[in-house]
Amino acid sequence: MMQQYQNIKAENPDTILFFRLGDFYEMFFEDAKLASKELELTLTGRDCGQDERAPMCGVPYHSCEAYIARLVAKGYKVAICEQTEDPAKAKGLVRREVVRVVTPGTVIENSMLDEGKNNFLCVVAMFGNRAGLCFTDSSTGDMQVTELDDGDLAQRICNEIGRFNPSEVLLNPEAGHSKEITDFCKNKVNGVVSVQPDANFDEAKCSDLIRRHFHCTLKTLELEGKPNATVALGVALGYLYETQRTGLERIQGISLYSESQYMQLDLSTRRNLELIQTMRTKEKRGSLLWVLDKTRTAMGKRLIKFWIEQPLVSCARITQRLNAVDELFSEGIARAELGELMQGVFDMERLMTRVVYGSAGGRELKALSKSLEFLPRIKEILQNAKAGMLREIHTAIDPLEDVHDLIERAIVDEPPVSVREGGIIRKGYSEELDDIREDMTDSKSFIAKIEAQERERSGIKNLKVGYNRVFGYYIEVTKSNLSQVPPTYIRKQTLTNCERYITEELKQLEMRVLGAQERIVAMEYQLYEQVRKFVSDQLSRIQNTAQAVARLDVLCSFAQTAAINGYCRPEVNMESTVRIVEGRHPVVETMMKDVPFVPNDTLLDDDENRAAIITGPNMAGKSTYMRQTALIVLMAQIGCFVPAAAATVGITDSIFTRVGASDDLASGQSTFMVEMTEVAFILKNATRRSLLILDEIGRGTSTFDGMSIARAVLEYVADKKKLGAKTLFATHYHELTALEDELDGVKNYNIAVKKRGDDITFLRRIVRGGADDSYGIEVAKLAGVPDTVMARAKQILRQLEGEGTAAVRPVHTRKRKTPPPPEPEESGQMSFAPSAAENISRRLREVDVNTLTPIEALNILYELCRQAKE
Ligand SMILES: Nc1ncnc2c1ncn2[C@@H]1O[C@H](COP(=O)(O)OP(=O)(O)OP(=O)(O)O)[C@@H](O)[C@H]1O
Repeated sequence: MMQQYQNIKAENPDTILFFRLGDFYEMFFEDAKLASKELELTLTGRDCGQDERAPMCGVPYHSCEAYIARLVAKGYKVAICEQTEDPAKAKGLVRREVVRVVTPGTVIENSMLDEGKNNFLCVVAMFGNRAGLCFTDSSTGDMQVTELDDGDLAQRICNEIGRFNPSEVLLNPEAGHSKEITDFCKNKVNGVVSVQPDANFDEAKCSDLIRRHFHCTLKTLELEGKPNATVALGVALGYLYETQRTGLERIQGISLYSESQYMQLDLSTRRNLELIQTMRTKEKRGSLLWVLDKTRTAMGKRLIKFWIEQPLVSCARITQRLNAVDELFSEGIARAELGELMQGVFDMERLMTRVVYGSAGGRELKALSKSLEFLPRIKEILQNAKAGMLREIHTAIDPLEDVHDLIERAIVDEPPVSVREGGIIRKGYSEELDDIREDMTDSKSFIAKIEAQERERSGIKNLKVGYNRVFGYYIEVTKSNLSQVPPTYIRKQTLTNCERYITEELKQLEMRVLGAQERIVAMEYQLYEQVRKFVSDQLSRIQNTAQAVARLDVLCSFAQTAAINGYCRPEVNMESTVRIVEGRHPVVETMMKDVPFVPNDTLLDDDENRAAIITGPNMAGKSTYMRQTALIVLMAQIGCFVPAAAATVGITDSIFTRVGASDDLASGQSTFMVEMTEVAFILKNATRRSLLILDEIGRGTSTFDGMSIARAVLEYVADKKKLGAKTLFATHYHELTALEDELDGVKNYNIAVKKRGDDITFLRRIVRGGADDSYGIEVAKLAGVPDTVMARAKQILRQLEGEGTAAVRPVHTRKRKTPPPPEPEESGQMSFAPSAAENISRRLREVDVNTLTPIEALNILYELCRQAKE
């Protein structure tokens, strides 16, 4: 047996092998040592034909799922090796085979999955300047494929990986050599990452597998001319065949997408806008999803997350969604009923996965059938819908009455967990089964009658018929009555107070009962399998219906949130104006309980109002205002109503944010470096149709460096001849407000405060014009900084203002140690040692400004600053 183990282990080297031995899965050698540590199991030993005993530990087979879940959550792969023949019938060693390898990206068990989240396996096939990506969720049968080419490929691959957030990533060797991709996976992906051999990425092999799996040509799948997407898809399929081994028919089709179908949102923007979870605590509460998610089904929960992360850029598709939301918004009664109906719908997608894989029991079938009960009424409510998307949903929902009927006819109301012990098939479903059952009942009642008959025959008043698993049915006579025992009784067992006997008649009846029992169990299993197979064959009908319910659920959720929170329908068009009247921040307003949220207007266009410079004290609400604008645009483009009195949103192709100091020490970058890398990325990728949220650019370095960068960036983004993107730019560098007079399309705004003595009141109103002051000291006082420190701060401030350096308020004085500070021109920044000055000047002379890209400029600037500081 140990040899058999070694052979199987050799075929599955990078897994922990769960080796079935009777009622246990055992692990040996290194696997045992590792698992005993990870799962806190006792490590024992077993003879293995060598001097030393093999380290061993095990888990009971009936509770293995929890152990596997823990290992998989830690990133291990678990190979499940079963006994694949009946040990009673095996000649010699029982045959064993690996029936499945469970890996983080291929899990289908409910206990290992979060119902509101997809669980993706990602394959990256990168060749030169092109790449194919495939994201597969085996638990729902969802397979999404794309092909990327040219321009910042590694960055875009990372962006897609960030968007899908897979649990497992398979890279081809070339992608594995890209530091950007591997660093990204290491730092930003929660799952496991592995580099697969080049041989797996063979185009011919992959195409062949795809054709065989989907029974169609690449052309039908629209994969022709997309060799990289084909390879990524083929590798994903190959990996699933290797790990799942059965049930692959669950994957019925692919959806081919292109990045350009969606608004571009890079990973840091998703995080900054807190779309799915908050930045600090990583919780759903406090995110946009938390506000918008009123879905009732697990399918809806997964889809709403997906929609929020992928705003659309097609005006027609957005309008379709908005029309549907609008109709559900106005039809409050229908919406409420739909909500209640959908509440009863279980996770049909994942139930179907278990049905197809053959791991669904009677309970899963019943859950499916319960869900189907609500479909006819849902369809009926949608019958007179006017919105195109609701009509499509109406058509797509199949009431599946035949499936529901069959399950209800066949399966009892409360089926047992196991499908192999009987008690699952309802009376009346199969005549043959009912006959055997009747026969068994008859035999049992005969046995019951034997007690009275034998008492009478023998004259033993307290004679009893009993049953145990070892002897079957027996007649029990107490010691005092032994003399009356008839000679035909055969003694079987002697106990302290009694003797147990059998009779010929009893044994015959027993055989009938037990034989019938065995036949019933076998037949029930067979009937159950037929039902399961029938349901499994209806996969595409059920899957389409499940997806339609998911869409309806999300649309109802949007309508419900809009009704509860007082949102309005945005007008979405192809023009380039974003005009928001009395906009609110969807999350901040929901979180605020005691004070009302103060609404504010926004106007951005590609003409007079391209860039808004927003000044105002700390805590005034600058960040809130900028994020609310971004969120309203995003909400409009996912087809949702928005928190405003009115809103017009010209389609925005991307939102970029640069906010706060997000230290990325894990990836070895300083705060300022992260800030500049993000700025560089934005300047390179933004277009005229982008929306930029730039919060305190340049604050991560010294005042003059920071201010210069801030100004240069603002000039670049606002200038129509350069980028000319819609920009909200918050800053404490009040000098920048001068740009309003110098640059076309730049407008100053500030968030008003009222000052009385040393105290300030935040009015939260955005008004035209630059702020007159930063009120940093007043805000510090509000925050509870001790009076002595505050008094000293004011003294220093007066000194600074007296010396004419007030122009650079608020100063980021990290480099200045003693007040009063010297004049900036005389500061350390300018007094370089001659050699450093020479170096910098030489470097500058080498630069050809006309051919510089913004990122190169920033890199040079960064290098020069560093040299100067040194
Ligand atoms: N329009 C509003 N109505 C009511 N409360 C608001 C509004 N805007 C912001 N707030 C409140 O003010 C707090 C501070 O806002 P925010 O973080 O946007 O200020 P800020 O100006 O960006 O500050 P800093 O410059 O220090 O980053 C928010 O947490 C919120 O509670």
